[in-house]
Amino acid sequence: MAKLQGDDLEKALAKLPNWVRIEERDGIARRFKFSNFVQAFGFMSQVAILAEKHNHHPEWSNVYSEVDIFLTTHDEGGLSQKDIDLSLAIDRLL
Ligand SMILES: C[C@H](O)[C@H](O)[C@H]1CNC2=NC(N)=NC(=O)C2=N1
Repeated sequence: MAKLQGDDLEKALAKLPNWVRIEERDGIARRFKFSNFVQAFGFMSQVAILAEKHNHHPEWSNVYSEVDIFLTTHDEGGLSQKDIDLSLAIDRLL
């Protein structure tokens, strides 16, 4: 799946107001805050299932009740529709 650029990229990002563009790594990121570790880990389990379904996998980290997710398409060296689809699906879990 090709890298998203120009207008296509702007339109896609407009649907993801809670994600920030990380220009240096051509990806998007979002921090998710929960009330405790169990909530955070439950969310990560749901994201793991989504990632497998989408065959697209996040770079992420967890510290106690917070989960940081970064998405880019390694195969394309940048943002693709796969990142947009997975981020929208992740947002829908909340
Ligand atoms: C072979 C396999 O389909 C690919 O390596 C997939 C798996 N998950 C992936 N996840 C992400 N984030 N980027 C990729 O390029 C990617 N490639």
